[in-house]
This record gives sequence, C-alpha cells and structure tokens, in this order.
Amino acid sequence: MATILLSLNTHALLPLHTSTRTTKTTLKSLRFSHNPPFSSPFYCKHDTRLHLRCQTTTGTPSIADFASSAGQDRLRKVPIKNIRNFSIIAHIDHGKSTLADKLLQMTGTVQKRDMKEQFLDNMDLERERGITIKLQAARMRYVYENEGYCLNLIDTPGHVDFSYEVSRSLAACEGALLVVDASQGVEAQTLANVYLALENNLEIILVLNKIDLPGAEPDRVCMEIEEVIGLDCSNAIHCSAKEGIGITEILDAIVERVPPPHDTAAMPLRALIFDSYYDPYRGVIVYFRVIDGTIKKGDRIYFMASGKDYYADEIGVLSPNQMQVEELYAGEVGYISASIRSVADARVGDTITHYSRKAEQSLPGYEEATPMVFCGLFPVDADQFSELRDALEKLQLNDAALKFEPESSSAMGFGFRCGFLGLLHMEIVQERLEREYNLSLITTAPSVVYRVNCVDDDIVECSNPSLLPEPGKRRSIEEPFVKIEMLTPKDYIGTLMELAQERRGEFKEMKYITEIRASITYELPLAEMVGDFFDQLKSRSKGYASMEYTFVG
Ligand SMILES: Nc1nc2c(ncn2[C@@H]2O[C@H](COP(=O)(O)OP(=O)(O)OP(=O)(O)O)[C@@H](O)[C@H]2O)c(=O)[nH]1
Repeated sequence: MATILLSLNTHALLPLHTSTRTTKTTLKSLRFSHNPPFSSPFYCKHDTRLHLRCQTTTGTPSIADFASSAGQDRLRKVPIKNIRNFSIIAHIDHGKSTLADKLLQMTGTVQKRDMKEQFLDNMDLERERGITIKLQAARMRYVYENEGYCLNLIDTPGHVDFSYEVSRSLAACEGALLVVDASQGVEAQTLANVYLALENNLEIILVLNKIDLPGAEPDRVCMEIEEVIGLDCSNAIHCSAKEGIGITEILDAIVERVPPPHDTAAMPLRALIFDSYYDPYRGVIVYFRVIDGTIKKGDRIYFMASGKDYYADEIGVLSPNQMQVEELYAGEVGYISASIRSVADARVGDTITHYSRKAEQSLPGYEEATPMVFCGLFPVDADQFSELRDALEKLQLNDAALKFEPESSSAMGFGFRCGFLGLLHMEIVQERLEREYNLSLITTAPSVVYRVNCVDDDIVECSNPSLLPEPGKRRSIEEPFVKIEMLTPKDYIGTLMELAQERRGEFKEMKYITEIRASITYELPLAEMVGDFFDQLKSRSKGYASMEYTFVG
C-alpha cells in the first residue's frame, strides 16, 4: 500500500464533463437535516493550500474523492478578500436547482450519496411542483490558483409571490448567476429577477444552461439578452447543469468576477435576515448575512424592526447542513438559534444588532408582509374547527406572511378568513394544511382587499363582502391593481390581448424583443387575476407565453 502526498488545486482537477443522474435539489431540502459534519481521516491542512494524503490501494484516487476532501475544509476561516457571496436567479425550470446541486457536488460540499438520501426525505410539495418555495444557503470551499475561497450560495425562490424574499436575499450578495435556458431564452421572471439584481448593484454572471439539448440556441439567446436586458454577453458561460458541463468555469467566474465584501468587522453589528424558519425543538432559526461587525455565540442580540432581544444560544454556518462555529465576521453568512418563539419576532429583512452596542441605523429595505389575496377556509367536518385553528397557528409560526381571523358562514359554519401574499402562497398553505395536518377543507373563491372611502371620511379596508359598509355610508370603493408583463411568441399576441381586455385590463405597452417574440404590458385589477388568468394565458398560448406581475397599488 503506497502513501502519496498531493498538492491539490481543485479547479484544475474537477472534470469538465461528468454525467450523473440529476436529483432535483436538495439545497432547499437539506435545511431540515442536521447531519454531523463530514470527517475525513486522510486529510490535513496547510495555509490555504490543500494537501491530501491518499492511501492508494487500487491506484489513483478518483476526482470525486479530491473534490469531496476539498469540500470538507469549508469551515476554515478565509480572509475577507477570499469570500464571495452570490445567488442564482432564473425563470422557473431554467435549471437553477440542478445547477445548485452540481455546484455543491463539484465543490465536495455534498456527496452524491448524501444528496440522494436528502432527496428521498424531503419537501414533497416543492418537488412535486418543481418550484423553490423557501430560499436556502450553502457555504462551499473552492480552491482557485492555490488559494482557498469561501463561496456562499444564497438560493432564492423563483416565484413572484416571494419576490420580497428574493430581493432580501439578493441584498445579502455581491453577485448573481443569471441562468437562462439556452433553448427557451428570456422569460418574464428572468427579467423581473435581473431588475432586482441590478437594483442591488450585483455583478451578474450570465449562464446559458441546457446546451446539451438539441434545440439549444445559445447565440440566438445571447442576442435576445443583449437586446432585452442590455447585458454584455461576450463572456457568457455555456453550461449543462444536467451533464456537468461548464461548472468549473462558473466557479472560476464567481471567484474572478464577484467582488469580495467590504471589511467592516470593526463597526457595530448589523446583520441582514434573509430567511427564517420555525424548528419545534429549538425555536426560530434565523439565516443572516453579517454586513458590519462580528457576532459571537452567547451575544445578546437585538432585532431592530421587531424590537425583541435574545441571547444567541448557537451560531453557525450552512454548508448546507448547520455546522456550529464560535464567531462570524462581516461578509459571512450563517444561522442563529436563540430560542425565538415566533417567526414574526425575526422577520426576513429585519436587522440584527447587539443589545449593548446598537447600530445607529437598520439596514434598508425592511417591509411588513401585506396580504393581497384572501379566502375563507372551512373544515368539511365542523368538529375539526379547533384542529384547523391549531394548524394555522403552527403554520404562522413558520410563515409570518400568513394572516387569519375567525369567520362564520350560515352555509359552511365556522372557519377562518385567511390572507396570503399571492395565489401560489395561498395554494401552498391550503395543501400543507391538508397534507401535513390531515384536514379536509372547503375553500371559498379567492378575493382581494377593497378600500372603502366612507361619507364620514373613514377608510375601511374590507376583504369580506359581508363586512362592506352599507351603500348609504360609502362614497367610493378602490381596488388593488397589478401590472402584468406577458412574454409571448408573436402568433399569440392577439389572443392574449383579448384575454387581458376581457379582464378589464388597460393596455400600457407592447414591444418586440426579437423578431418573433413580444412583451405586452397591461394594468388590471388584482381581482381579475386571482381567478384563472394564468391558466387561460397558458392554454391560449399553448404553453408558450410567460408572465410576471407586480402590485401597483
Ligand atoms: N437537458 C437538460 N435539462 C436540464 C438541465 N438543467 C436542468 N434541466 C432539467 O430542467 C428541469 C428544471 O430544472 P430545475 O433545476 O428544477 O429548475 P429550477 O430553475 O430550479 O426550477 P424552480 O425550482 O422552479 O425555480 C428539470 O427537469 C431538470 O432535469 C440541463 O443542463 N440540460
């Protein structure tokens, strides 16, 4: 048995073309597991170079072995100039999760074997719908030109209902990978996410994914991106997340092009919360990025928006399992557990500071969640009313955006009127109630909040028609509007304009983004959107159109 000593530059050794079965990921699912950190008996560290002592019984060690050993070094501190915080933004199904999987595998952060285990365990709902609902984070170790780098991937949900979370997670980064499907091109959410990234001054690295598909047209898609977004595509990376093509180029580009965070460790602590969830045993677990200062285990911390204070029982990094550390510095990303009782105390966008040395100003961008869509939820079996209330209370611990109040109806008995961020949020809550809490529910048609201006100058916000003030007392009623942008092949322009017009839409703008694709903008009442608008858009365009909406008020 021979023992050899190797100096490893991971990036030089990783394969350019690895074919593996792609698991729909688990960056998102991994949060729920708390496996102990990996340990490797054959592994020692020196400076920022990695040295592997490999015991070879059957010949040379495999490339996967090298990658995974490098990944195990990820708890090591690196100087701030070697930290990169980045995010992946993409339209739904363009391959964000598959790419995240590959980055984790290639950097040895998660082994293929572990990925499959996690894959089997978790979050049915996300996998069935193929969407990312909650965002996650993962710390990776990457060795580039003999220096160790710490790459923090902050994953974002792709759907507009969660665009506030997307914007907060982007605020925690310096760069973003913009993943565009090379066979489909720019879609509505690509645009919306790019604008959010540009607002946050992020360095954008363009990744043209799925180049393995026969229908891939990277050159045409590049032209489209240059025309529509105005991004320079000369250094776009061609990639197939599924086949493992272009992954090392992406990792190199992150190191070369994403700027490191500023060194502000000496300032009073300010950390931005970009996600939080409720753990029944440990209370709320908060994911944050330290913007200024440092945070240590045992510190008394203060949440600037909610005004609550707690002791940090445990701090650590996400890699992507939780791994405890003693201290985190400006530029780093991690989690805190502080026996916090409700997610509402530590909401996404809030700023964490020290109780005894408070920062003067909180970080910008905090918003209270305002529900936009409402519906009534009633148990089929009236005896399940209290179970429904318990279930809603439990879900609310984990989801501060969910609002509910008791309601009764002569036809359906006792239930709750619930408020959601949008339609997808509503469907997710309904499904979770039915699956996780075994409830059979009757759901009323979704509605929106109307603002009633009364003759006595009172303003009443009303989501329930039965609470509308009497006609004599009302001066006017206002309803919420959304701006929708539809991207469609030109053959369907007519039918989609008809659809928007039927739904009281007001035409705003139409432009051709390429010769064959156009973008159409309308403003229409949210009440018209909450029905089957999206289904109609898909069926009338044979599935080719995509859309994005923003609230205009
Ligand atoms: N042929 C091919 N298929 C890919 C590639 N990357 C992803 N896919 C497939 O595209 C589909 C969508 O990929 P996902 O990674 O789930 O997409 P996503 O962007 O994460 O979707 P959301 O979670 O909804 O945001 C899956 O069926 C993948 O297997 C690729 O490079 N080539």
